[in-house]
Amino acid sequence: MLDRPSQAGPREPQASGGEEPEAVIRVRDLKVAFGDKVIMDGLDLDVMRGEILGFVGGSGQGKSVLTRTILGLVRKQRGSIEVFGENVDKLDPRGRRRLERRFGVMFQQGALFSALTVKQNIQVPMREYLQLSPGLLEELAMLKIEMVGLKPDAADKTPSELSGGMIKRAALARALALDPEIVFLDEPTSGLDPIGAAEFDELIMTLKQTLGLTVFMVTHDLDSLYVACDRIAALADKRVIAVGPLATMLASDHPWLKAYFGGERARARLPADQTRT
Ligand SMILES: Nc1ncnc2c1ncn2[C@@H]1O[C@H](COP(=O)(O)OP(=O)(O)OP(=O)(O)O)[C@@H](O)[C@H]1O
Repeated sequence: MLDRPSQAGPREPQASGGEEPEAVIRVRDLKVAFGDKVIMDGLDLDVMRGEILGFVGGSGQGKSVLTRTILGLVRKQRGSIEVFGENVDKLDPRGRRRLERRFGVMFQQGALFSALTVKQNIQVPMREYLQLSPGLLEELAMLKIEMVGLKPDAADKTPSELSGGMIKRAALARALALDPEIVFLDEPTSGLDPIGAAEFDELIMTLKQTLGLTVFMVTHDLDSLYVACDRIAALADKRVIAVGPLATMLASDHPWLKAYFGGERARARLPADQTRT
């Protein structure tokens, strides 16, 4: 397998205009269980405005469940979730809908509608949440297609006519359909070759810079963690056991983090200026 091009390591989250970074998602003392099976218990997490937060954890630890809980798709047993300073439990249906408009979600494997073209897929959320003329729908969908680096002729293709990398870009274009402030990405580079994955990371970083997006990215991709993420949060033992830049992960004594970032695969990919002691 090819190594991905190595670039600068994680950066601190940026506050716009020199202000203190603001938590756009604040999770406190979260408990989620399915029957007797407790997935999260006492989980705290802040996602800061304008950062790319990489969320890691062993398989089956609850990364997707946490994402779905924040999105309001899974019920929690205890704890609070604030998004943009509002407690999501206190929102009425209109408030909930207003909030949903500020999220963009890219599920694993893209989750595009297979019978619809790329353009029609992007227009699904636009039709659901916005009242736009056919001309504007067309123009906006084409703009999103351009934004994610797809050629205009991808617009009229269905997912089965696209490569894996193009599907990821199309799914990202759909996640950006409503000009969200936060995007949730579930393993965005899985299944891409190293060059495609590096290009996708570049795209996310560019969108973050140009649109001021906050990105919550569940990933197993060490290169994405090293290159694209400002901070990393690690899930183990039903809670977030460490959060911070790569150096925080490397300094942790937690056995899972030691195994994850200290293993041979991780060390081989570590940026030259970062070494585990
Ligand atoms: N609707 C559900 N009902 C019951 N159990 C569920 C449900 N959704 C998820 N789980 C369980 O919750 C646990 C966490 O699942 P989740 O998909 O969040 O893991 P993950 O950390 O995202 O894993 P992976 O890295 O493999 O994608 C798993 O044991 C899963 O079986």
